[in-house]
Amino acid sequence: MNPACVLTIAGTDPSGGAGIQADLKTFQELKSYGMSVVTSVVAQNTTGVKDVHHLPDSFIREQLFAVSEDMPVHAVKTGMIANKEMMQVIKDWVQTIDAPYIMDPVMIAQSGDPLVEQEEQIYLKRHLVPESTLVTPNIPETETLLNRRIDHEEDMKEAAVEIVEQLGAGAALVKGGHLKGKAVDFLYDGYQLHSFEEERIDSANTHGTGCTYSAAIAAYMSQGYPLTQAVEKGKHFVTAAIRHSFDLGKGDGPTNHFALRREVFHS
Ligand SMILES: Nc1ncnc2c1ncn2[C@@H]1O[C@H](COP(=O)(O)OP(=O)(O)OP(=O)(O)O)[C@@H](O)[C@H]1O
Ligand SMILES: Cc1ncc(COP(=O)(O)O)c(N)n1
Repeated sequence: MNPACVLTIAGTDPSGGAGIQADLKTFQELKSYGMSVVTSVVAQNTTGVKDVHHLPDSFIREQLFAVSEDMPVHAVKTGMIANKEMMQVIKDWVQTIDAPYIMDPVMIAQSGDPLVEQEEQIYLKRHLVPESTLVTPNIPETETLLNRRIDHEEDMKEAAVEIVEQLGAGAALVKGGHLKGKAVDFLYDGYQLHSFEEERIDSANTHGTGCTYSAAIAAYMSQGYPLTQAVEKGKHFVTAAIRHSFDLGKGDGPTNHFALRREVFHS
């Protein structure tokens, strides 16, 4: 039997913790067939971003059609999309695809380095967010999307509803990794608010958690899980990946994509 096929469109992380590398590891671990289209090649590691090389938008288009004219695409996720030209190409392509589209609106790396310039972030909000089945902003990204501060859980809930009702996303998952206390995320699916809560793990090794979470949701959706269940299972996956994260690198280390395997083996 053929596997479910899932595509990531994102930038690279040669140190393996975030971006396309994190996405592909997640897809593999969750037993979907992973495919990837590179938007930007990023010289980065756990300490930060050193340099970036953006691919021409015409070449991103070529990669996208090389995949979709030959392979099934059962779900797609996007990560770092650095400029308007790329956003336009991706928007046009997404409209040709009949599959869930999970958008991680990557703006700033955890190290604080910008991955998408401010003017381009507005374009993303106007043109790509309305194409998404699900958008997964963290707190600073939610603040940028809505142009106001998000300080506590009530703000997160309101924000999730607003991202759907005012910005036109199919659903919104506002992630609380950047707040204090429990690690709570809120999903608004257009009808209902759902919360996903886990204990906060005392770890600085959270490089790539957002990438890993959205990739896990995309993998589960490629396999036909409904949105809420895909988010629930994705949260379980990312929490285990943080709990068993690796002390690798001189900065904030990467998460552990084998973690669920390990929990299963050791429980
Ligand atoms: N220390 C932690 N313990 C448990 N869960 C966490 C912790 N930090 C983040 N999370 C969870 O990890 C997921 C990713 O959330 P976060 O808000 O950190 O996204 P992000 O900022 O996009 O990630 P990234 O670190 O890749 O930028 C969420 O489910 C969040 O609740
Ligand atoms: C190519 C790419 N995409 C996304 C992130 C965000 O991940 P993080 O916020 O954990 O650094 C990143 N660092 N690099």
